[in-house]
Amino acid sequence: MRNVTLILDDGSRFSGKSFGYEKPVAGEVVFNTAMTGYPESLTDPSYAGQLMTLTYPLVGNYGVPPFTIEPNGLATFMESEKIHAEAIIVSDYSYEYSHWNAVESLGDWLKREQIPGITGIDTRELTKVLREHGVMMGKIVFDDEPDNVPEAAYAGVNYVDRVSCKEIICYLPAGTSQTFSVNSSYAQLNSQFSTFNSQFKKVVLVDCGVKTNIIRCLLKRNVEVIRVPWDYDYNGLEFDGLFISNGPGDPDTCDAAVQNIRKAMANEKLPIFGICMGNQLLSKAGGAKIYKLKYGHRSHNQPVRMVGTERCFITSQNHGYAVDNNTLSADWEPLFINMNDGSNEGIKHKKNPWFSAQFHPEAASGPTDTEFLFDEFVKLL
Ligand SMILES: NC(=O)CC[C@H](N)C(=O)O
Repeated sequence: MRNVTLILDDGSRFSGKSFGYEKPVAGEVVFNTAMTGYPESLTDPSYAGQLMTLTYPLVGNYGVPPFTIEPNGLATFMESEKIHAEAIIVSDYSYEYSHWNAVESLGDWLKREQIPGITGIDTRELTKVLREHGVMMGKIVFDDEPDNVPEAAYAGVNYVDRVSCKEIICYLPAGTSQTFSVNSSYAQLNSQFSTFNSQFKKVVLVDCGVKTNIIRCLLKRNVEVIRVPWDYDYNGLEFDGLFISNGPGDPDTCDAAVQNIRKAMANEKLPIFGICMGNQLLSKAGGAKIYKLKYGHRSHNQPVRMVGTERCFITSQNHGYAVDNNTLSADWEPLFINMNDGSNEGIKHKKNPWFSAQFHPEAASGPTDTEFLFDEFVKLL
C-alpha cells in the first residue's frame, strides 16, 4: 500500500495509506459524522468537488451493494450513476466486509470508479482542524511522487452544470421512463407527456444534481416526474408542480435556475418544493441571500425545529451554504431552524404553496422522519 499525505491549505499534513484508486486529487475537504451510508454519500452528486472525510472510524465493513439499474434507468441502491465525491478519507478501512447485499469491497469499487480512498488518517484531528479553521481546500499527494501535486478550485465553480442531466427524462410511477431532446418544442413535449399518461399529476423536477431517492419518493406517490436540466426553461410546459433538487457547489453560480423559478412564480397557485440546493435557489428567487457556513452540516443527526411549533426532527444533511434568515423578504418566513447553530433549514411563502427544506427528507442515507414533506407537496398538486 502506497503512503500518501493529505495537505490542507493552511499547511497541516496528515499521513495515511492508499486503499482506492492511485491518483493524486485536490478538492474541498469536508467531514461527515454519519456512522453509515458511504455508498449513498459517495454517489450523492452534491459531493462533487469534495474530498469526503468520515469521522466514524471503521469504514468499509459492510461492503458495497450491486450497481443494478431499474427499467426506468435509476440505480436500485445508489443515489446516482457514479461516484461524485473526489475522494474518501477514513481512519480505519476494513479490508473484510460482510452484508447480505454486498457484492464487492469499498476499495475495489473505488478502484473501478477511479476514485482515491485513503486510510490511517487521524480523522478526529483533521475534523478539529476544519472545525476551528473552517472548511479548506486540500490535496492528496503520493509520497513517492512528491512533484505530482494536483490543483483544484471549488468556490465560484458551477458544479451543477457538470452533474445535471442533458436531456429531458420523463418517469412514470409504473416504473418506465422516456427521454426527450431539450430542442423539442413545448407543443411537441406537451402532447407527448399527455399521451404518455394523463391520469397522473405532473411535476417538473429541476435537476441540479438530483439524488435518486428524491425521484423514488415522488414516483412512490404516483406523480409523473419530468426531469429537466438545471438551466432549462420549463415555463412553456404544462405541469402541476415544480420541484427543485439538491446539487453541488455554490448556489450563486446558478442564476439561470433562479430566473426560471421567478418566471414560474407568476402563477401564484403553482405548488413549489425545494430540497437543499433547492431551498437555496428558491430563497434566492424570493430575494434572499446565501452565505457560506464556516463548516457544513453533514450527518444523520442534525436537529431542526419547525418554526412556530415545538416539533423537532432529526434530519440527514449535506450542505456547506445556508440561507440568511435576515434577508428573507416580508412575504416569506423560515419554516425550519437548525437547533445546533440557529441557521436556516427551510422557508415557506406566507400566501402561496411554496416551501423548501435545507435538509434531506428523502434521507438515503439517514433518518426518514421528514419524508412526510413529500406527502405535503403531493397533496398540494
Ligand atoms: N446537498 C445539497 O444540495 C448542497 C447544496 C449546496 N451545494 C451546499 O453545499 O450548500
